Amino acid sequence: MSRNQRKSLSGELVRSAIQHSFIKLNPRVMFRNPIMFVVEVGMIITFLLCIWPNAFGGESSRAFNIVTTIILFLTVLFANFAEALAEGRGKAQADSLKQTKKDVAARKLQSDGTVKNVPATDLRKGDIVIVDAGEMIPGDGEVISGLASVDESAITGESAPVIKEAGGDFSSVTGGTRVVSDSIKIRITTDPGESFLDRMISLVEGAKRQKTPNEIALNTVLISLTLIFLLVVVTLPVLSKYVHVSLEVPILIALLVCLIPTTIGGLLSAIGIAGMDRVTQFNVLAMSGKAVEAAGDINTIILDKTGTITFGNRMASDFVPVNGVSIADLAGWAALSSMADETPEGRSVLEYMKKQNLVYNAELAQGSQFIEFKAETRMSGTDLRDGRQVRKGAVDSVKKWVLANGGNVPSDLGSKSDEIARVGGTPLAVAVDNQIYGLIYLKDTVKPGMRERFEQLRAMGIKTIMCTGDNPLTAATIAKEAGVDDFIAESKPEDKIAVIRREQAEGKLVAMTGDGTNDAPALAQADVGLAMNTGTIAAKEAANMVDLDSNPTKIIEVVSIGKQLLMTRGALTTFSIANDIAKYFAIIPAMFMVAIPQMEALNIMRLGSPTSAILSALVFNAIIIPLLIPLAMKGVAYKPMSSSALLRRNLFVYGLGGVIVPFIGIKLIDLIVNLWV
Ligand SMILES: Nc1ncnc2c1ncn2[C@@H]1O[C@H](COP(=O)(O)OP(=O)(O)OP(=O)(O)O)[C@@H](O)[C@H]1O
Ligand SMILES: [K+]
Ligand SMILES: [Mg+2]
Repeated sequence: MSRNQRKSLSGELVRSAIQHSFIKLNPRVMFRNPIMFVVEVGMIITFLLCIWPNAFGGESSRAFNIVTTIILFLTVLFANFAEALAEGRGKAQADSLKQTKKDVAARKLQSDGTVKNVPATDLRKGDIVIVDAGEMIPGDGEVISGLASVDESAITGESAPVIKEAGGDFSSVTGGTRVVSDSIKIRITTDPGESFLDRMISLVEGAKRQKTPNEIALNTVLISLTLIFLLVVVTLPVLSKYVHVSLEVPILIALLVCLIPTTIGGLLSAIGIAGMDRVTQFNVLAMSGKAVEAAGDINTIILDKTGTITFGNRMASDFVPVNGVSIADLAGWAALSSMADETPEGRSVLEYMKKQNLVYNAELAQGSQFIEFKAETRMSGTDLRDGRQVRKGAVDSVKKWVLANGGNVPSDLGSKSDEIARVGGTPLAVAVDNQIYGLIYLKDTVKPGMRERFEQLRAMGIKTIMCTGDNPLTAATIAKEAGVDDFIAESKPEDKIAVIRREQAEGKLVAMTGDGTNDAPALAQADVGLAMNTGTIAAKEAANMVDLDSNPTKIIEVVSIGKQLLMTRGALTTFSIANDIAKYFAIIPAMFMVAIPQMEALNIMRLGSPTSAILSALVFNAIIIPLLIPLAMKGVAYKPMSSSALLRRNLFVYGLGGVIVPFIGIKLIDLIVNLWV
């Protein structure tokens, strides 16, 4: 769904949120939020006291009871509204996603080679379907043959079509997206109900939303606080008997509601839902709220170089022969090693040759065996029919291979490859059997603005480590240019896991981005694993977040949103508890002033009357919830800085604010109340 569509729903959203605020009044639903449940029970008691003012033997005023009941009712309603509003955004998005899912037909390939029309909902793992231009892709899968451009806007909101093709990193397709040109054959990879779209719908719908460990911990603290205040308020009448003050039940209920943390209790779940929603609006799907929170606590981010820090369209841009070999000879072998290499690097070698009008003997490759590029070997190539082996790859790997074949290393290889590495390029050595012919210069550029982004992360106290399969010199150059804190060169896929484990062993939380099948274990090991939507299914399943735009640097935004979520929760908790101080000064003197004139010393707020003091505190306690809804939904303003600096700043702003604001607020309400009375 587009961002505009989301906005235009806002009127409808508010209407539906109001409706749900009433539905949530059901005590069985309310019970899930114990703090507001206490308020609801209080409201029921004051309501009964409106009917029978003397039910508890005292002589409470019916008018006071009616007003109190109304205020308590609004308090509960406001809290419900906050939650319903936060939930509504996800529901609206889910509805529009469900539209995407409706009635898709699929053309399934039968075992006898014929094609049969079936509803998409009948497709199972392993089924093969054919999708032509203009048709909707009926389920998640992998392209097994063909190439097509696909419009994924239904899911990503991005209107530019993307190319999907068999083999490699761009083979995964998502059900509900549309083929705009050409035709592809797809192997379905999910059973009904488990597709990406299904998972996305249940996610944004909040159907599977569980409270996160952080949320549960905070809730436990808030509930304990509520119980303590409940105990205090219940024992108060006993104590007050000694000073010959009789406290009416409605006044005790008003006191209790003012003292328990209703502000944060009412906003807590809205803060969590809104945090998830902010991540979704950034086109990132978080599989759980826990993942978003973990992002807020990240200490270390592991990034790969190619495609994350650099543009990643590494292109051959020069041939550098060694040991007096001719360019034509080197180019010929480079081409033979790349003829079947489907990686962008491999293809770029042949493209470069075409541009330079360089030719090679393609016949030599007939009947040869292709050696696929692997991150483990860091080489690719061809075994010719005549027995000769042609390879290209990382310089140190090719060197080792040639030495093992009984060859030796040309004296000018080191200096020439260092020259390429020193400008940030990737040198690939080209060899046949025991002879190295020269180097291919793969050029790549650091994305603009990287340095600033890493500076921001440093300011947040987050360490960045670049993990690359490339050689140490290239890695050092790129690391310096981009401004990452540390780098690991010549790393194999398992090295990424090792780095993550090492950091985790030091008690740190680690985030990483990736897209390949070989990234999957590391994505699963990381506390926050962000997979690219273009990536392989294995990577997406291992990760706990998927970026629909496939922009690996988005991990930085995700971390910011996570931090903002944690901060918002902390800030509003601080604010809520600090509020109590002002309420003490408003209510306690009012309750005892008649019997104990010395209490007058505490009456620093000079409120109109004991009744108006209590009602003003209660009104303030209610309206602060809707007033803080925008803050809870949008999150508190956030500037990158270290956690301890943030904590100090927040304690100052929200702690002090939480003390001062209610003093002013209650005083103002009291003045207004006394104008009427
Ligand atoms: N198609 C290819 N054929 C031969 N060698 C290659 C090919 N592609 C890359 N290499 C070499 O293998 C090395 C490792 O590649 P790998 O994809 O594991 O890491 P990388 O792309 O350099 O770094 P990153 O981990 O940042 O993506 C590369 O640095 C390069 O030297
Ligand atoms: K309160
Ligand atoms: Mg790579």
